[in-house]
Amino acid sequence: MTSTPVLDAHLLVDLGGFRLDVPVRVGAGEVVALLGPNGAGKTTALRALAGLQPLTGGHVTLAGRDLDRPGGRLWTPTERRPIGVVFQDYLLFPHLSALDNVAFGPRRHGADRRTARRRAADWLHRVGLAEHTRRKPRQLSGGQAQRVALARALAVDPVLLLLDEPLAALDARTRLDTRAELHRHLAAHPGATLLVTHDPLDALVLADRLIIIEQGRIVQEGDAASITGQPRTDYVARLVGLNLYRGTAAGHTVQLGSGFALTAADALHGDVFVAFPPAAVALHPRQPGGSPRNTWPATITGLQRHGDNLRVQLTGPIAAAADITPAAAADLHLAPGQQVWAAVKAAETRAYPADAPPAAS
Ligand SMILES: Nc1ncnc2c1ncn2[C@@H]1O[C@H](COP(=O)(O)OP(=O)(O)OP(=O)(O)O)[C@@H](O)[C@H]1O
Repeated sequence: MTSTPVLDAHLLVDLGGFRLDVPVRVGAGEVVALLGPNGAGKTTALRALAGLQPLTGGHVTLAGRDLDRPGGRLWTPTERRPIGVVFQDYLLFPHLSALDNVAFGPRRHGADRRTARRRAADWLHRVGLAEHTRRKPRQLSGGQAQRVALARALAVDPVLLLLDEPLAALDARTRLDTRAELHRHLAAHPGATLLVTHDPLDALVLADRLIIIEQGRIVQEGDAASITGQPRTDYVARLVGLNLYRGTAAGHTVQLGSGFALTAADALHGDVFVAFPPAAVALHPRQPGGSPRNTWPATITGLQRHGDNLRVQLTGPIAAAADITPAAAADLHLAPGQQVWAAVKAAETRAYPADAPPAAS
């Protein structure tokens, strides 16, 4: 991120049973994804930034100007914030043409009718909808409606662009094309962008940096490589498809809470995480001998297709997922309830300290 963030906010929102406490800074031209499971507080964060949910504490400062600071009794209504929002279901006006839907953005920000329509036509051209300016939302495909919503948000030259699950309403095929196209528009946007999503692929493709929240708090923050390389919670580990354990290391041996120990490639001391991918887990009918590695008896609890392979869920001294080929599954006659031996080479594990602060941006 650049040294002076365009968006500098500390979002404190108390909703009774739920409390959001999320500091967020986004630089000019930077795209940050706010990622988290259902109920983590993503929508609440986005609504607070958009001015649809007043803060109970903290502040929202955009380009050096305070928009919300409850301590200073300051609050700026939505229409006076230099912010463009693309809502999950786009919220296009059904009775207005694409052109008038987009012109609504600049109009609301004070542009006269002619200027607003000129800007709208320009933006519809930029998002590839010059031919569809007169169409009503119901005459547009999902992908086209998404582009109209994006054009409406960008047509106000927002200092901050907010996107709420921008691809969630699209089918898989349209999603792929629209994601690539959205990436181009976000890369060209000079302001700050905050994208709210629970889809890790959207976050990884579209964002420069990820902020992961769970239960209203940041659990991990950084670029894709630092997060996928060193997940710090079960949610993040599942997101990036890794088996993750926490334990106490003494050299290469990591003692897990369950009384089971793993041998890791990295020698560390103290509180650590150990992670390995499901593809590193081999399954055997009997305890394998030979090369030094981690082995444990496990029971199969589930089998699912996973790309070209099968993902096998295992319980035992540790819970784990293993990816194996259909041929290996057939050889082993795998079925739920079956006892097997699981094995992971120490060289395929990664250990890293658990007490390090979340990666700095
Ligand atoms: N008006 C409200 N009053 C009280 N609690 C609320 C209110 N709105 C939301 N919540 C609670 O706040 C928490 C966060 O909700 P939020 O919608 O921000 O999560 P989210 O991360 O966007 O989830 P999802 O991915 O399901 O949309 C939830 O537990 C929700 O039930």
